[in-house]
Amino acid sequence: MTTTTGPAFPAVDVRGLTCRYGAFTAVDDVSFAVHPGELFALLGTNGAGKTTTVETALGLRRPAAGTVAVLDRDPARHRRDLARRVAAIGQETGFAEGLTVAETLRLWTDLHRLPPRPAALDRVDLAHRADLRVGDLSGGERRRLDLALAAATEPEVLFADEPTPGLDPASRRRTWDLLRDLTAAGTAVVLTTHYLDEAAELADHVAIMDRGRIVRFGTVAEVTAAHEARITMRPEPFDPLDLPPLEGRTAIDGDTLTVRTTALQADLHRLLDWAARTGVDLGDLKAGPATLDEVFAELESARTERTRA
Ligand SMILES: Nc1ncnc2c1ncn2[C@@H]1O[C@H](COP(=O)(O)OP(=O)(O)OP(=O)(O)O)[C@@H](O)[C@H]1O
Repeated sequence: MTTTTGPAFPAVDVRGLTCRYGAFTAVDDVSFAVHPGELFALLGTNGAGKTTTVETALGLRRPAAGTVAVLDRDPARHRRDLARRVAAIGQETGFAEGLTVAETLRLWTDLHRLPPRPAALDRVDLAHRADLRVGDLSGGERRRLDLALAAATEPEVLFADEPTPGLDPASRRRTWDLLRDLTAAGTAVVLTTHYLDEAAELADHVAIMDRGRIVRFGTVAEVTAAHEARITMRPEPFDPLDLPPLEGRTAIDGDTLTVRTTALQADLHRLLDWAARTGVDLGDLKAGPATLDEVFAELESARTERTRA
C-alpha cells in the first residue's frame, strides 16, 4: 500500500514494449506508467494488443523489445515474488467447481497466508451465495467472486481485464465502487475494457491502442478535447441560408442541425446571438465536447479511409 511519502517508482512502468507472435507485431513500442492509487484504462479495438500487454506485465510473456517493471521488478523473473502483491482478474476464471464460495475464499486467503476475510463476499454482494458450489454460480456471480478474491489480498497492483461484461447494472456499479475503493486505498489498477463509459467513469488516464500502438493518451478530458465538439439543435423556423458564419462544419439532417467544431464556445455564442437577433427558437439544443465513443468512431473512420487509400 502507499506509504506517506510514496515509492520513488511507478507501480507499473512500461517502456518501449514490443511483443511479437512469430513475425507478427502485436504490441509496438508501447509506453505508459501507472502510479499507486491510479486507475489506468487501456482501450482499443479487438486485437489491438491490450491482453498481450497485460500478459507481459504479469510475466506470462517476455517482450521482444522494451521493458516492463511491476513494483520495480521484472515480472517474468519475479513472478512468485510478485504473486503476493499483484492480483489479476481475467476473462476466464479457473475455480474448482466442487468447492463452495466460502471454501474458495478460505482457500484463497490461506494460500496468501491471510486471516479469513468473509466480509470480502459482502463487498460484491455474494454473502448470500457463500454455501453454493462455485459450479452453480451464474456467469456474473463468478466474475464477482473473481473480483472479491483479488480484492481480499489488498493488492498493490490489480490487472482487471474486462471485469464487467455480462454483469447487470447494479453489479456493474458495485464493481466500479470496489475498484474505486481499491484505488483510494493505494492500489494501482490497470483496467482493460471495451466499455467507454466505464473508462470515462473510473480512469485517471486512458490510452487507446490501435493495431499494437498507443494512438491517444491522457485524461478522458484531454483525449476528448483533442477532437471536435458537437452542437445539435432543431432551429424553428429554420432557413439554412440564414445561419451566421461559424468556424465549425455544419450538417443538416431533416430539421436537425449539427455543428462539429474545435471552437465550441465561440460557435455556441454566435448561434445564441443569431437566435436572439432573429427570434429563432433553438429546440433540443445540446452542446458538449466529443465523447470517447466519438473519438473511437473518428479513429475507426480514419483507419477505414487509410485502408481504402
Ligand atoms: N498466441 C497468439 N499467436 C498469434 N497471434 C496472436 C496470439 N495471441 C494474440 N495474437 C494476435 O495478437 C493481436 C493482439 O491480441 P490481443 O489479445 O493482445 O488483443 P486485445 O486488444 O486484447 O483484443 P480483444 O479486445 O479482442 O481481447 C491480435 O491480432 C491477435 O490475433
